[in-house]
Amino acid sequence: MLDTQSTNNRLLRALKGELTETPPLWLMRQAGRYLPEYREIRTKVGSFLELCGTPELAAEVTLQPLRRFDLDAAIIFSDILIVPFALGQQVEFVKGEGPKLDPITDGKAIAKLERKAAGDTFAPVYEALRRVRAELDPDTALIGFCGAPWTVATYMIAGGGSKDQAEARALAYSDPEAFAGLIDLLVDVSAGYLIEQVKAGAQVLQIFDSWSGSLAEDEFARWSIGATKALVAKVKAEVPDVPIIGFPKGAGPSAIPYARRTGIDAIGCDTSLPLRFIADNLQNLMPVQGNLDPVLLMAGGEHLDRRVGQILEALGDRPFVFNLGHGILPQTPPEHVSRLVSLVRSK
Ligand SMILES: Cc1c2[nH]c(c1CCC(=O)O)Cc1[nH]c(c(CCC(=O)O)c1C)Cc1[nH]c(c(CCC(=O)O)c1C)Cc1[nH]c(c(C)c1CCC(=O)O)C2
Repeated sequence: MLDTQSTNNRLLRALKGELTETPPLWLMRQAGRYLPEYREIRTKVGSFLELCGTPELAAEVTLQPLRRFDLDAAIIFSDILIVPFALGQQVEFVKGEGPKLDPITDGKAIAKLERKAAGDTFAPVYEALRRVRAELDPDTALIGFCGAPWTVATYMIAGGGSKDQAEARALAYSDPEAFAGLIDLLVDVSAGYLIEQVKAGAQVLQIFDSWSGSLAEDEFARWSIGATKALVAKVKAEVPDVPIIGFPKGAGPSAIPYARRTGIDAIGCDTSLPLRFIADNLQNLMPVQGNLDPVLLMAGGEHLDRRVGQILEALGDRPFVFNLGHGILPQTPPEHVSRLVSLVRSK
């Protein structure tokens, strides 16, 4: 494990509550299809999962955005759906259609998931982390991640992306016991996965709860906040000093109890959260991260310049991590990312 205290990394400092001279900057999905050098590597392997499972290539793709842009962190190249894959579920990424899984529709299918350690599937991710850490500038942080149990469960149950996550919400209502069994399993496996990522070199962790926004109030409390709290507690018991960023996309005002109760160190804010709301209700609790519209980064121009200024103005005087409000879009011109970096750096 790395001694995170000794680095001078802006991201680590901001996540510990320090105000940095300029805010740290990284971008969700910063490695990927908007970069021609990624598309080039992508042609060398048959499938996306094969790319994630080949440490040399996964490490290379992780480092690509750092070679182009002055970013404060690398995020390991993998996917949140590696966890269901490790549990023995069939997972495929179909070009142009997104992920396809063999759907889990009832308690019987949940009970069949492999509860034994999923080490073999995760091993290449750990190896990629070690390779990236060895090559990365000491002042650049390395981020590990996983999906939140709720968000991963939505894909497992619907068999892919879904509208309003209705299948998973329905199962949670109709068979809460079986659904809780799936969530508990995901908490356990994801905790082990995050802890091992830290041992392999990750210095910061992010938990992506991309679909927390589809849950009603009580269900949000149980499946988003409750499951994340359990996951964070397990990770903190082993690696207490590693900061954890929670990203409850679409949570709206429920981001406040999420920040208060999950045990996370910083909160990722999606594009829909007003800057005033973030400053008054979240940044008073912990460092915040966000929330430029990825569509605006794709569009570029004066509007981009203006909005970056507004975000820095509203959030830049307290611990803050500049990021998008969701992942970068494949159609984004790389020059717009360069422009964004120079705007944030010249603050
Ligand atoms: C919901 C979710 C997924 N994956 C992820 C989330 C949470 C964040 C979010 O809400 O966007 C997280 C993720 N996925 C990927 C990363 C890599 C690291 C990085 O951020 O650079 C990360 C952090 C690579 C990827 N994951 C995927 C790609 C594209 C695969 C390809 O190259 O063909 C990449 C680069 C595939 C993927 N993976 C997923 C979907 C829905 C898709 C298909 C849609 C798409 O293609 O963007 C599930």
